[in-house]
Amino acid sequence: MNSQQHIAILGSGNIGLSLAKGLVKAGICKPQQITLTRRNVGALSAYAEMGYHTTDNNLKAVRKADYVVLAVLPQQLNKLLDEIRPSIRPEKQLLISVVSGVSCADIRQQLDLNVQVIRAMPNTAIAIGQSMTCIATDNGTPKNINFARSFFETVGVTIQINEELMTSATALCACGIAFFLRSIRAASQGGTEIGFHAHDALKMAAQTAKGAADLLLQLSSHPEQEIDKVTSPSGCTIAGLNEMEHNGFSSAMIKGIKLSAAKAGDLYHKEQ
Ligand SMILES: NC(=O)C1=CN([C@@H]2O[C@H](COP(=O)(O)OP(=O)(O)OC[C@H]3O[C@@H](n4cnc5c(N)ncnc54)[C@H](O)[C@@H]3O)[C@@H](O)[C@H]2O)C=CC1
Ligand SMILES: O=C(O)[C@@H]1CCC=N1
Repeated sequence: MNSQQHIAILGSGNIGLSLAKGLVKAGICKPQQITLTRRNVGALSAYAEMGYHTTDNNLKAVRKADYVVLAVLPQQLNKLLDEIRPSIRPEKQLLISVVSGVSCADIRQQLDLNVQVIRAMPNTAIAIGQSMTCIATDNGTPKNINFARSFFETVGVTIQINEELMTSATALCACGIAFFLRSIRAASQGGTEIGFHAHDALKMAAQTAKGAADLLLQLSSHPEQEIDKVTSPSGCTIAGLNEMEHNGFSSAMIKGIKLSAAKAGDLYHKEQ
């Protein structure tokens, strides 16, 4: 984004605000280039003090935006699209939707406009520039796709996928941040049971999880390759690891991700 461009984030809740914070933290734009909208605009007062434009008027926010981010819940999207339709300028604006389970075609159909839509599926680590963001589109020009990729690359890692995999991306990457957070919490609860104060146990578990992830990302290694370096013969690691597997450790993660993907695909269409 250049300094003259403006972005409107419609539905500034969990992910909308995480995106806004990540963009400013990465220096992609200033708060003054971002308009945050929310029905309860009072909830955005702290952001107004930081220089963000805040409003409950989506129509006005879209009118001055070069990029429009749709960040409401699936069941809230159609009402929002009906509201902003008069302000959309297909020849000048790019719509970026982070709404789960809604296709580019669904959005154009609801708007009844041939506007360019790029779907992005980030996670809340976007606030600290560590998101795993999946990008997809059915009509984006190479210029807009490159913009979206570079845009989200500033706040984490991006991968472009086929649009039919976006509900899977929701489960693995967006919901996935919660799955890994819960696993870290569970490890810290184990740590407390074996003698550490909760605060220390959480810090130890979180750093251990970060180390495991970085081994894979920095060494392009495979988990089992790294696990084999830890599991000493007749050692305590394999004893614990096998006990976890006897209790469905891997199976629970697999089943949970599959259920999230199925649910992500239903959220919008079930509401229509
Ligand atoms: N939370 C996450 O980690 C991720 C969420 N998503 C998707 O992003 C969307 C938003 O999710 P969250 O941020 O978690 O939900 P949220 O409920 O925290 O945020 C949505 C916000 O939109 C506001 N809103 C609803 N209708 C509005 C309207 N007409 N005008 C202005 N504001 C309006 C709500 O008041 C709320 O503050 C969902 O579609 C979700 O599937 C995608 C990736 C990650
Ligand atoms: O839980 C949800 O439905 C949204 C989509 C991914 C993260 N939050």
